[in-house]
Amino acid sequence: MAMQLGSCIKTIFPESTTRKTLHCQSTLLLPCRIGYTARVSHISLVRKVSSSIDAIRVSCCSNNGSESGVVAEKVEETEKSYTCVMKFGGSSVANAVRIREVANLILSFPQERPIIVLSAMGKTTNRLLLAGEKAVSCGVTNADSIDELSDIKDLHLRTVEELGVDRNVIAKHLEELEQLLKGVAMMKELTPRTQDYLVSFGECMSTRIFAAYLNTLGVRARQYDAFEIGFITTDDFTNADILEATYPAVAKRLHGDWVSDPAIPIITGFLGKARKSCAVTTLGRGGSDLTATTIGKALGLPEIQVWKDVDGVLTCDPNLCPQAEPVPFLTFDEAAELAYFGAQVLHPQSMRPAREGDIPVRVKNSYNPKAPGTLITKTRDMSKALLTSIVLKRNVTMLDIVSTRMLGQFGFLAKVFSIFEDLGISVDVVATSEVSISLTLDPSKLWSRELIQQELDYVVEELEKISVVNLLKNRSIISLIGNVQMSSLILEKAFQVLRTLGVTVQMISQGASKVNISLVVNDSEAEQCVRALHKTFFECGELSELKNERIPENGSVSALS
Ligand SMILES: Nc1ncnc2c1ncn2[C@@H]1O[C@H](COP(=O)(O)OP(=O)(O)O)[C@@H](O)[C@H]1O
Ligand SMILES: N[C@@H](CC(=O)OP(=O)(O)O)C(=O)O
Repeated sequence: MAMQLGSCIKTIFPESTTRKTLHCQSTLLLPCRIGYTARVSHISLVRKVSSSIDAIRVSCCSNNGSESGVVAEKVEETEKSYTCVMKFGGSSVANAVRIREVANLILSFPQERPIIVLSAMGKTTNRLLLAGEKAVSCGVTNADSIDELSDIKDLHLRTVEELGVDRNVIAKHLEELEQLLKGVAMMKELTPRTQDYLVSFGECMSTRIFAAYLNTLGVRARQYDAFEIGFITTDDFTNADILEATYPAVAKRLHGDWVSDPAIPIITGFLGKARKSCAVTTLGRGGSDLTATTIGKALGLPEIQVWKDVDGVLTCDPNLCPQAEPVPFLTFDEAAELAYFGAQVLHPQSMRPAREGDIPVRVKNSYNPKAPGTLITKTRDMSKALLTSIVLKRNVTMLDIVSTRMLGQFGFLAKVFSIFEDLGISVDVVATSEVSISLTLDPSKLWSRELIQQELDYVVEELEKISVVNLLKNRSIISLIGNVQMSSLILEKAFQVLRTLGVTVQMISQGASKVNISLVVNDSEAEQCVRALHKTFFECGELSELKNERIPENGSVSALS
């Protein structure tokens, strides 16, 4: 098989030296002899010498039948492409000083060939959202003097100046942004579609500035808008889902560019392109984490890093419990549960691609890179684990639904849930008895918008056709994430604490996922409960699982998997 080995290997598997057997994505074609098309069905590593691949066996299905053979004799270090994806959140790139530090941080890992995903600078997304809201009612003539627009302009222009970058990299975007706000003011309307387009300016500008800055340092970097390189999503504006077609499309584009002209990709987080309308979409607040894990899975990278402003995933929200400590290890299930139940630190959907691709996720602090952070993997040693983290979700609505039918009637649960399905309302926590159901409703339909009173009234009206309904607002869900094999001990300690505080738990649910126990209490009592629980489980010493555990340094992740 006379194939151009160097380029075919780097096209298919840029960095797979840590895995013994490599299964190829069937959509990729090998460049090979003219007149001979071969689709790779299987690749396996024959020998590995230090970090470079020494020989590779490729099986091909071709127009002449199947063939197999050793096709690479040494793939040099320079021929391999990306080694990891690094995502930096808004706090990590909040201003010129931070951008310089992040650039230095990236360059301090010369052995890495990273793909960089960036969020908008600092609080830019919030400001864009506020500017959009104000534009709806401020009148066309006032649109260019909305405070948030001025703040965004000041921040971005000051940043390019301080970094010595040509202001033209963002000048067009700033002009367009102003025009867009005038348009909103004229229409007196901000649709979810327009809102997504509006907030996309944040990531579009931060990535352009960052790539240009790296270029001024003599580092080859290339900016990408995610919606131009294959991030294909549903048309659910403000909270779109990534579609499967994204993975091969993104892999093809990024591999192809690396092969033809290697440069560090600087990619907008949070954004995608709607499959039907082709408009720009966003992935829900904090969605850059999801962008990073999607890229990790698409390229089969050995590691995904998400860089934040905290020393990893902590035992609790540090704004609630300043004593919160980093959690060294988490499973994908624990991290997903924690994110879904309200820990702002990770996007609720971001663990899915990492879990599917079985790619470790490392949460690190860009303000304190030496801190080991949190390593999230498929499994971990749970023998010493008790509680991992406590999460609080406020402002939850709870429903107590009691069947008016006789005990033993079937179909009641199905009826209740079909009402929620029809209304497109998601349910968070459920507890049932033979004749009643208690459940909580997601207050924000997964971050996108508030459940409005009209919708709640309609739910109650529908449920009252088959049951007696009690709607209870201003509740909080306290989620105890950890080893539910130890649930008796967790519950014993938790209820001791709550009893001491005189707090009545209104609902309790132990998820089938086996990593989460949820307790519902009044909003007004919730913070006090969380602090007291944190003290008992994490600050007293004897119950903490964190002692004596150490996290391995970057690069030794493969040893864990
Ligand atoms: N359990 C938790 N662990 C760590 N941080 C948490 C937790 N719960 C809430 N947070 C908050 O999440 C913030 C980090 O998330 P986020 O703001 O989305 O980061 P970034 O913008 O850098 O991606 C922290 O500054 C912290 O205040
Ligand atoms: N900029 C978007 C996306 C994002 O992920 O941001 P951050 O990484 O700063 O949480 C937001 O604020 O939601």
